[in-house]
Amino acid sequence: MRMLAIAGTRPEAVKLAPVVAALAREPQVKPLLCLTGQHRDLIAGPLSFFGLAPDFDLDLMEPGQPIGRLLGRAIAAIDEVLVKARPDRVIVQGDTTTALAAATAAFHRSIPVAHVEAGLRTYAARAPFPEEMNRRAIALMADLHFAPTPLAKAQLAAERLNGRVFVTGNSGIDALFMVRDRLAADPALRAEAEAALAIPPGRRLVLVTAHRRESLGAPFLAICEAVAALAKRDDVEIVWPLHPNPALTAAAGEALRRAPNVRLVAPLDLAAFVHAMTRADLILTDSGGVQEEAAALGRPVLVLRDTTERPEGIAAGLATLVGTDPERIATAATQLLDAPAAPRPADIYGDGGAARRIVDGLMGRDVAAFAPAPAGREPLRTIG
Ligand SMILES: CC(=O)N[C@H]1[C@@H](OP(=O)(O)OP(=O)(O)OC[C@H]2O[C@@H](n3ccc(=O)[nH]c3=O)[C@H](O)[C@@H]2O)O[C@H](CO)[C@@H](O)[C@@H]1O
Repeated sequence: MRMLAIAGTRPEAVKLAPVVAALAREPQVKPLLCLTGQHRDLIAGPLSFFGLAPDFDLDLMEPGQPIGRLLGRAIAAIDEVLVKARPDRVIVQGDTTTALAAATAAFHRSIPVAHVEAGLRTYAARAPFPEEMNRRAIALMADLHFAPTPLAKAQLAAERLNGRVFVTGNSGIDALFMVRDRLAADPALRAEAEAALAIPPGRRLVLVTAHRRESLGAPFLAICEAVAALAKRDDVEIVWPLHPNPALTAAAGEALRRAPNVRLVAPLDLAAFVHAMTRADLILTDSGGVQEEAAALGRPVLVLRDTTERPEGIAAGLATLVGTDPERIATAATQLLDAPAAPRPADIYGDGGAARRIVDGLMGRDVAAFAPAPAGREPLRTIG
């Protein structure tokens, strides 16, 4: 059986890697991997970390390319791959333009589509943009829906979709645990990750990521303003790996150039970023994956958005939705920094067994559903 996984961005590579690796252990399956090149520079690291290499590499990114043009070119290019690769099934992950293009191309060739991380919703068509529309459209074309949580399954059930729904946990948590275990077992890798952070002794680490398309412009400047206000504390070191979007780098550079304890850095490789999250006293983010990973590591998170498709972390008290108002962000950050709590890792998004469940579902075997445990298991051993 030929199964073709299609990925374009860093989070898709991270979340599909455990699935492709688990598929490769199935004797009757030939796993194939196609990259569209949507985040070409960011995807190479996670793929090599998991020992994966693409069978097809489409290199579709053009500087400043409007998203609709990327979508059109990706559908056409993926259609050619489908003709060459003759897959029995296509696997897409999440909600990117690549995932929508791949599902659309496969659907129109009548090739069955499996959707990993199905059922996440904000029910706000433009938040996140265009991801909310992408994931809803993919759901209409898929016949296997791998929902990470019971809530995601319930949301899919309400949409009366075709096909079968399985609750698997998020495969991103499988990847996170693999990276965490590798860091724990490899002192040199850990030392390298710590050196990349270079936190002055006695300072607490605040880790920031922000790149959502709907935050570009005024909301992004407001986030910078909040970070500048937080940087007035002399007990924090703020590390902000910036997405390589020239508009973001220029705006953050301008707004934060006078704050000596704010370091705007290039995206960290996955091991360094996981190490940073493990060690962070506070995480500010608008990323989806980082919300999940922070919950699994028990690190406090402020979500820099007005809405989230991951309400489980908010309900468990592990994350707080603060929007992009600078005062609200700075106040919430101050509260968390002034009253530090012990790490509270929670298996709400996954337990590390998602890839196994997804492969069971792909192979037509019974799937033992993921049942999230509430927050509060024993803290993880601190790394480093
Ligand atoms: C809000 C939203 O719609 N987000 C979607 C977006 O991802 P998402 O918002 O998660 O994308 P990001 O670009 O933030 O990537 C997160 C991943 O990159 C890693 N990382 C981050 C910073 C860094 O410097 N180095 C590094 O390795 C993190 O550990 C994490 O694994 O596409 C994903 C894939 O379809 C979906 O699951 C998400 O729903």
